[in-house]
Amino acid sequence: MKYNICLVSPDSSISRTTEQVVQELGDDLRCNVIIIDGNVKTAVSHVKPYVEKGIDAIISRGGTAIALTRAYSQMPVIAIQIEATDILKAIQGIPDGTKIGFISYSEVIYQYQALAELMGVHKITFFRLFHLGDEDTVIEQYVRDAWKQGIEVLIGSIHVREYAKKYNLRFVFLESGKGAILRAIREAASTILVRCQDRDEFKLISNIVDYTFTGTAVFDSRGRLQKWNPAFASMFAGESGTDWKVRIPLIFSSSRLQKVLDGSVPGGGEILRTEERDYAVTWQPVWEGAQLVRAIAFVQPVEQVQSYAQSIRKKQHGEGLIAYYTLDDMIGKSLAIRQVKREILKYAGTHSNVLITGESGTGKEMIAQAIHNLSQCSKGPFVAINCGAFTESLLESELFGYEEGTFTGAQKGGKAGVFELADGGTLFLDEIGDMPYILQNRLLRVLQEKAVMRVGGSKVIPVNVRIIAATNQELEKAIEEKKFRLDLYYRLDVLRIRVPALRERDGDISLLARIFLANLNKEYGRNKEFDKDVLHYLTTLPWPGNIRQLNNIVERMVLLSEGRIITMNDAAEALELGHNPEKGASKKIDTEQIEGLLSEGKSYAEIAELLGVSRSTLWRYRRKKK
Ligand SMILES: Nc1ncnc2c1ncn2[C@@H]1O[C@H](COP(=O)(O)OP(=O)(O)OP(=O)(O)O)[C@@H](O)[C@H]1O
Repeated sequence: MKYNICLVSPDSSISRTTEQVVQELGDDLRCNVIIIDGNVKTAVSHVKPYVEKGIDAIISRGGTAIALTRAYSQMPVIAIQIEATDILKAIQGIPDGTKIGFISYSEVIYQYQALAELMGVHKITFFRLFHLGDEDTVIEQYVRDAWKQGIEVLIGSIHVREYAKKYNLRFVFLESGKGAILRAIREAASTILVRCQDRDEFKLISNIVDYTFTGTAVFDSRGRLQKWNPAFASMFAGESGTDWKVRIPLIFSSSRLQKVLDGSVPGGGEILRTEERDYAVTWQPVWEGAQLVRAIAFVQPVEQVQSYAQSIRKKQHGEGLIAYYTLDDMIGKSLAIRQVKREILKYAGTHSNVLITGESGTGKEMIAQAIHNLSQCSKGPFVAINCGAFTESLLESELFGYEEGTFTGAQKGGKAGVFELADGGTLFLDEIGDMPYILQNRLLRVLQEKAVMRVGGSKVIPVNVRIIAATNQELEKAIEEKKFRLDLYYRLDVLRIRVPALRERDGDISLLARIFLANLNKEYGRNKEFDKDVLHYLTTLPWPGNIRQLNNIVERMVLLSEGRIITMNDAAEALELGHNPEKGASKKIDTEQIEGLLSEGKSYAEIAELLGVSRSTLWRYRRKKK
């Protein structure tokens, strides 16, 4: 891209020389040079239309350059310098012994005097310096002085010429040579380039600040708002008509701004409370040398920070913090399950803790997820933990997290517990009845104080978590036996859902079996159907493992049956393989079978799968065994 430079010429000789330079150098100049006439009095108005059209720099000389610099302070104005050769050229034709005077702008005279000194030329003996804005009478006065002192030739600026004529003095115009003009053009081009780079850099930085969602504001050393970005303005802009900037000193009066400015705190973060909302503010003092000159505030609404933190945690913990099930996933048309669904809808609208009771495999976790997904905190995390699946110390660190170095093998940097992970969402405490008594006390405190302290830590971390607890035990009995704290029970049992066992759900067994079959057909690419008798038979069984068990049996039938129709024989075979719900009904968990499978080398997870019981049931068995 070629730059546009306006050269304002106070004399036709400069215009001619410039034309020659432009012609001779052509494209090498890499800029368009527009030559216009103008002297100290006319240049500013002559240049104006070009400035408005958008030129990149102005070149002129002497007083005209000074006038243009003052008028267009935003624009680079380059002065053509007086060069040694220009001076030599001006005085070379003047015979020796002639008395020469020099009247011009101080800048021009100083340049000449410095050069004359260097060159050892002292032909000029009379000097008068004038300044921009001096009346013409001043110039005339100087010419008269020269005439009085017997000066014969005057060198000087263009408007000295008319007075020289008046006093019958010879006048020599100090022309600018090609070298001086070329150097001015080159200087203008490089100034433009640097300015463009500065401008681009400035634009880039402004873009970063303007487009960031973090409100950013600069306060001067006296705490006055100096600059801000649109995000900051939109955070604090009040109702229309009120000037939000007026409110800023009041809003920030409770902040650490003053302390940051007087150096008593080194910046850092704080929560700023306003009538409308809370903001997280991070302060950065700015030093110039030893002086603290301003403070920058980076402001974000607290909810925004929390939601970022949540989404980061979600990413860090993968899919684990998401509730998949919704109310629509809950199959069932029985009166009992319809009642449960009504309760879910009602409770989801509140933030109170919920206690879900029901046998193993009845869908307690599914209900907890459905409540979460219908609740106000559905965008927050859903974190589930099985309180029966850990030893006491492990459960403690899983629940509350721990600080680095708390115990051997502790993760570097410590670890967040499920309370922290569930912040802003729901924490599902499964098998709450199995929580060790000592931890119940700690859990109660967290629920009361809405804050958690990591194991080995001293920092209180506020948490906003809705608790949904579940149990398949009778907590009332556990309270009587002093295994469960009454105060914790009251904290958790604010709203209660009792999930009916599958055998209590009239009509649901065949509905669930058919839907499970359809899903499994899809999963395994089959096209199986139940014999009518099989469906009926399934409805007569007691199903101690409830829906989980029903699903497992149907899956086994799909895999074992050879024909398209699942017959009573297929059903019998599937039920024989340790899934017999009748056996399970009399004895919730078959210890012989477990021991048999363990001796075959099966893992607890595999045994749970094979027997159609939940893993926690097996964990309980394992603990009792120990
Ligand atoms: N109404 C329902 N419709 C369809 N599937 C269901 C329903 N209820 C539960 N399930 C399924 O049954 C299985 C067990 O459900 P869930 O884990 O929620 O039970 P739970 O009561 O929490 O069990 P446990 O007490 O053993 O932890 C899951 O695979 C779930 O998808």
